[in-house]
Amino acid sequence: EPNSLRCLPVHPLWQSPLTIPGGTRQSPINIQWRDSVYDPVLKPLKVSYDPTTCLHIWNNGYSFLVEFDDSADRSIIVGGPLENQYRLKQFHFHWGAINEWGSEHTVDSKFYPAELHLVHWNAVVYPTFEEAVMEGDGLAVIGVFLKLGAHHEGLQTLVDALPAIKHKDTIIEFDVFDPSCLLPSCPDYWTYAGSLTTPPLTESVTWIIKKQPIEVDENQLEAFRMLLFTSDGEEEKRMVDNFRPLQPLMDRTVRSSFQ
Ligand SMILES: NS(=O)(=O)c1ccc(CCNC(=O)Nc2ccc(Cl)cc2)cc1
Ligand SMILES: [Zn+2]
Repeated sequence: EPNSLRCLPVHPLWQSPLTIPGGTRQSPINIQWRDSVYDPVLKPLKVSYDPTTCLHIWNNGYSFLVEFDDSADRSIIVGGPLENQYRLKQFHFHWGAINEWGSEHTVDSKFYPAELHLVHWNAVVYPTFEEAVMEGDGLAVIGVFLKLGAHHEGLQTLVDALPAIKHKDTIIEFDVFDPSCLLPSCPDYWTYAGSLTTPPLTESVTWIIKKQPIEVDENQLEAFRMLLFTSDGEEEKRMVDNFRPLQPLMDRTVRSSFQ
């Protein structure tokens, strides 16, 4: 590793620098509600997902991901702060060991117990996801906060699949799932220019953070925490606290779609 990186503090989970040298738009951030600026130009976000584009669910050793067939414009988002339409590639979650923390973004310095990320890429401009990951307008990620409350029927379908992907690098087929069931009913969101929160940490993400959390129950959060970072046969390490520390806002404004 170049010695300039050697001296940076390293995050235990990702063995990656906590801060990117020269990074000016890193994620996650704290969203200070009163500092966000209402932008009347922002459009409603339009989400149209085809549930049959769902492929599989897998444990990548950091989180669990549900991946989609993104070979055509079948599951897309458009509008909001976006100039193009973006294709759904995957969604995953970040969560804590206990309900006091777990989300990546915070609102007025408050953590939620978990956060959903729906990851989309700009297939209008870039030929592949891998190339879009390297470009400032390459990705759009919808962030949804999870809070402790009522049982979430749609999430239960995912929870029921987790025991089959307990260990790192396990995968099962997942035929039909409509991720729009994981979106809150309220259309309000914040948006800002940021980055991936895991390696390669590239500054390629337009973040769209929903104001309203979805409610999940304790058993559903506990099901996330029974996943393992480790492969079958290794000493078991529970998959918890897979969220990146907050990053400096620097010269950025968080815009809101609501007053
Ligand atoms: N957390 S994000 O939406 O900025 C993000 C979106 C996409 C990527 C590229 C695909 N890789 C991936 O999704 N990896 C991953 C996910 C969750 C955890 Cl906990 C660890 C690793 C990386 C970060
Ligand atoms: Zn994420």
